[in-house]
Amino acid sequence: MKTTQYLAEVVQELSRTVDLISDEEAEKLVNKILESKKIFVAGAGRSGFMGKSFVMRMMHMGIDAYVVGETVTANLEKGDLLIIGSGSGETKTLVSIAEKAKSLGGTVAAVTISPDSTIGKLADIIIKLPGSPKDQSESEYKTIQPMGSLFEQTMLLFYDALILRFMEKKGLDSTKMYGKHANLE
Ligand SMILES: O=C([C@H](O)CO)[C@H](O)[C@H](O)COP(=O)(O)O
Repeated sequence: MKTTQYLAEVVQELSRTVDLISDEEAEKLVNKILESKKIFVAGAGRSGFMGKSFVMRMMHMGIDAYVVGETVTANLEKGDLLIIGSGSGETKTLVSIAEKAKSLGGTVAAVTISPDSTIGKLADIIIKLPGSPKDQSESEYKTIQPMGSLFEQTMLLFYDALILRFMEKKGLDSTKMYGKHANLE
């Protein structure tokens, strides 16, 4: 197959995910983000890259948002929100971070394929995304892509869709947000 044919298949896989995501749960997450003082986003590997993109856009909207593990990340306090993106819901470092956030009085949201995972069970808000976990075990979802790629792509697009929903709620547009874009680059 040609590369562009693979690309077309990837786009089709992504478009099939949309109807499998709960808008009700997404709205819960949007509202929680709007009412929380500080937002923290955690993820490992590629899931972590998607989280970083999301934090960047939240910053452009004026939200006090941090990537967990960065040198300049603030402290989580009671009432703050931690969003964990993990396909498996079992990544060890993220389980510890979720437990710590709960012990500090934070709210935990999990964006995951597996609501029954350890992180899913710790979470107060669960966004279930379709896809195969990275070991492609027990997957009810068929994908031509390796490991967790479909989940990770879906998560990036889901995060971008959340941003559009905030923009609508807060009356923001791209020009206003661009005013907060890094200019030392
Ligand atoms: O980097 C990853 C990998 O390439 C899978 O496709 C994962 O995102 C990373 O290992 C974290 O795993 P999950 O917590 O299960 O998302």
